[in-house]
Amino acid sequence: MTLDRRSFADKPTLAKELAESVADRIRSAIATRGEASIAVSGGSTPGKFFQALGKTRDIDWSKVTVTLVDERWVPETSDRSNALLVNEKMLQGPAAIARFFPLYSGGEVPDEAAVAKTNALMVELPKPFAAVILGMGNDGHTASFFPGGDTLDQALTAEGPTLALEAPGAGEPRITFTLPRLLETDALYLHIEGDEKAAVLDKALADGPVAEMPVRAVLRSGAPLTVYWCP
Ligand SMILES: O=C(O)[C@H](O)[C@@H](O)[C@H](O)[C@H](O)COP(=O)(O)O
Repeated sequence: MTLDRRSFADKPTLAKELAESVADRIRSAIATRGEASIAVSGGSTPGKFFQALGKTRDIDWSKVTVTLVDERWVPETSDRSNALLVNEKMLQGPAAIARFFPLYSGGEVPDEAAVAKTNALMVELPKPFAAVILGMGNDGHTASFFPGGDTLDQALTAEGPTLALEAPGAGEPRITFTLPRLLETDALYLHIEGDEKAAVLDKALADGPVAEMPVRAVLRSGAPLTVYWCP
């Protein structure tokens, strides 16, 4: 595994540095492939990073597609919606003209038809991703790869691009990109903050089953991973 663990003094500094690194990846993808796509995580950690990235002026945002690593199966009017978070924090100002591909495709549950609808949209994504930014929960989940997830094995191995998953710790049903699809990226980041998550990462780096801490599947994938951490 190639793990580059970077520590920053505080949250604003981390947000700025991560935004600069992702912006570089977006610009390189546009320079070499004419367009760029990124997949970002939701949750409580990435707000400041989203704001810093969205304010970046020297990106041709008209050539950028933003999507989510995973989503709770809720409409964008819900305060649990990761799409709402991205729209409110990132897709403002210069970034407002970027395309956004939502994972939620309507209805109460992510049944086969709903996931097929999402997948039909996701095949339109510029490939590979320029950057994928993962988060991590204290239970060792990343994306919606939750311990006890009903489709966890497929989520970690299937082509996808996305699938539905339910798990005791996940709240509402989820939809997530599969790990193989997320690894089709120029750059992979893990953004975590606080001592508790640093300890969770240490634990995940030690021996133990993937099913117990699914983030291990990422750590053991062999893909170069850059960790952005601050207290
Ligand atoms: O929708 C989500 O919840 C996520 O995309 C998820 O995988 C998240 O990254 C972790 O749960 C960390 O969440 P926090 O940042 O809230 O700790």
